[in-house]
Amino acid sequence: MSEQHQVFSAEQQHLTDTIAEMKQIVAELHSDIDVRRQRLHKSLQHKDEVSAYVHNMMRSDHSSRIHEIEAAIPSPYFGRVDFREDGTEEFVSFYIGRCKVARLEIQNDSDILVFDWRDPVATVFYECYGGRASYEVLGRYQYSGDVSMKRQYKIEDCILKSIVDNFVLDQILARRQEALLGDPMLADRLQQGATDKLRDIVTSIQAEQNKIIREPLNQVTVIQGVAGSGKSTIGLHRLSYLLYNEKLNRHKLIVIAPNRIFLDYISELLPEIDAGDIRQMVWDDLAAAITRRELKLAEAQQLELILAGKDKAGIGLLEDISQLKGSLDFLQVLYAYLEQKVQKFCLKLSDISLFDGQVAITAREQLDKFMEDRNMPYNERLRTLIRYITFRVTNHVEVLEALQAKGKAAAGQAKRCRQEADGFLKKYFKRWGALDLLEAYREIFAAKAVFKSVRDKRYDLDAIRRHTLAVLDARQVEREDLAPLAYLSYLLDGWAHVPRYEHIVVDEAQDLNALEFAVLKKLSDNGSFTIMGDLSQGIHSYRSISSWNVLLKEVFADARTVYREILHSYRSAREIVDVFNCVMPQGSTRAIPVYEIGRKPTLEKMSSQADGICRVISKLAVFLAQGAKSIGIIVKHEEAAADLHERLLPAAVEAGIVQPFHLVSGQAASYRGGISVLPVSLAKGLEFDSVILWNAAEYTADPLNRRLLYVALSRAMHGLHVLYRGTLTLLLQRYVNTCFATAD
Ligand SMILES: Nc1ncnc2c1ncn2[C@@H]1O[C@H](COP(=O)(O)OP(=O)(O)OP(=O)(O)O)[C@@H](O)[C@H]1O
Repeated sequence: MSEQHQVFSAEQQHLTDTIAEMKQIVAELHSDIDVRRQRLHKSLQHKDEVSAYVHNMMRSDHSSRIHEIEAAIPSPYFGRVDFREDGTEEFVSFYIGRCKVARLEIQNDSDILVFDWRDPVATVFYECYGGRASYEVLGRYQYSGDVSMKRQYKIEDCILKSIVDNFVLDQILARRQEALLGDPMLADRLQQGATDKLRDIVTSIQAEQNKIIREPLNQVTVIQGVAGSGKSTIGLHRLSYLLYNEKLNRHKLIVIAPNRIFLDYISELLPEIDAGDIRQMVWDDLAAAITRRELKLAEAQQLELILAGKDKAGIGLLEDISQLKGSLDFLQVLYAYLEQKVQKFCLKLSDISLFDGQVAITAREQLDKFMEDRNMPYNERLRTLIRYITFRVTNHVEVLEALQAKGKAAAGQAKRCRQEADGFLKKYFKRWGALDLLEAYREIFAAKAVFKSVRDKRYDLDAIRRHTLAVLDARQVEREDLAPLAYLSYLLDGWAHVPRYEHIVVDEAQDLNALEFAVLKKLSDNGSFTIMGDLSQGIHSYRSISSWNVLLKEVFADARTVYREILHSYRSAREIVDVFNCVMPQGSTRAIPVYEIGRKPTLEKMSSQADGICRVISKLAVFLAQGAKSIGIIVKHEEAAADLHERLLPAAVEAGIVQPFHLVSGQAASYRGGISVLPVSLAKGLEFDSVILWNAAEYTADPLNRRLLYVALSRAMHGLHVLYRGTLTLLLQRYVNTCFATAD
């Protein structure tokens, strides 16, 4: 990245010319706005609404273009790629930036000074292998050709700071890993460290990520990516890409995330990439909005109970509850309940014969009417039948009243019929009450028979029913009840009040279960999803999906599905990737690092808690001196995190550490960066310049503890310090000499 770059001055000149032209375009847009304003005025005077609409639209379109171009002037582009389409002679330079900059009249490509990173041609910049590249327009037209050069720029405040060339024709690299390590702009960006919010990556999107961002809209795209592979980042960039290219309505897009801290963490990225005001929700809130109930959630104890490992029977039951209520099998239970209700309802039907047999509606006819549209929600079917019977009865009376008014019916006849009708209507529907969601849900667990379809599975159904009834009787529900309740509300009342979406992004998808996805599927207009996750980080695996096949082959079996894997870890330096690869759950594919820092993680034994606190404080000082802006002190259990936080505060003051210490708890709604003490379960999705792992002795070698340790270690970008008391976890013992340096 040398300022002496041989073409530096030519590029500086190009930048100056581009900026001058951008200013010129802005001036032209302003004067066109004036012209449009006058024409709009005239059109309104002549009541020419079509012209008025066009001028008004052009005016507002110009205003937003002015806004975009002015924002881009300090750094109009970050890349250039020289491309020669097959069959043509000349290489053409395409400049790529955060927004498109084009002259007012576009005759050909040269009138586009800068292409938007989401434009089709930008793919040539992001994906060129061995001097060849191709891109697709409108999913139909393919263009292929040679790439002679890819150039990256750092431009700040209109000044060209540096240039990096990647002469792809000369650098046909055999291994992708080397290619990544060979991207100095990426390494530079990754070495900048963590911030308190997720950032955009438009200047350094990698080929494998670009492919995912540009996947077609109408499909379910499932992405399995190792820790730090950019899943969250890509999912959000994909939204921006879809908005730009598919012209979606931004109110019809939604991001589902695991918790509010994570939503806060990603909140600034969306506006940065022109995808602001997109709805973001955690699953619990979404379920509450669907059911239109303020559901009181019982405190989730499963994870802590399982980790404590003492009450084996209790753990088994909680696991069974989660598995059953999260499975598609449970839908059969809901349908069986509904079937039972329908049957019971049919018994209430009787032949109706009124007004001396002039109105007769047999039980059969009522039943047929009720069963006419089986997809209609139960309560709606009920209301439809009530409306039908009421209409038949009252219509007869009204006709009679009209006849009587004309003297064509005997006096008093209409009155007698009206009385008969009123009496009947009051009585007949007495026991036809609509089903209430929570009462119905309780009834399901009170009725053994509806569990018939799952009886031969291994569940202890009586215990599950008893447990659920106790929770419901305490006027609470558990997280596992949210999806069944949401689905049941669909079956009972329908979701006329629930918005449908054109694209749904689900992050940390490994934490959701099949039934939760079945609910999400019903929210989709077009089966368009981006689902990102990492099964190795499935710390709630007792309740969530255990394989992506559950989604691909079961929940979305009838949709077009695409599965992609990312193995490169962009977050953590090689030295840290080496450590978390050691504890990765068995059978998972190892992460591939893309940069290194030349400093191994450190490991220390603490003799007591007080000693551990001293060691945390001194390591904090080291990390802060190294320039770490965000440091995570990760503790296995939530309660222990709160306790450690309390003890660290006075020690930090004594040591003269002035940075505030934040405790990140389950109730927290925002993430503030700096120094944070937090449990592993809440660290998921976040990242820190440096991580101090508190007591690595606590992680046993079972699958759940492996996942927890994997999550904790993989939060670190550049610095990692592992403390343990007693015996170091078996998961790390073999790697002490190879992966760790002795503590400073
Ligand atoms: N192409 C890239 N250029 C620069 N930075 C990148 C790139 N891809 C990912 N990153 C960075 O890597 C880090 C990890 O990204 P992100 O949090 O999106 O990964 P993730 O796969 O969702 O992680 P996890 O599953 O571990 O929570 C972020 O700091 C992100 O900015």
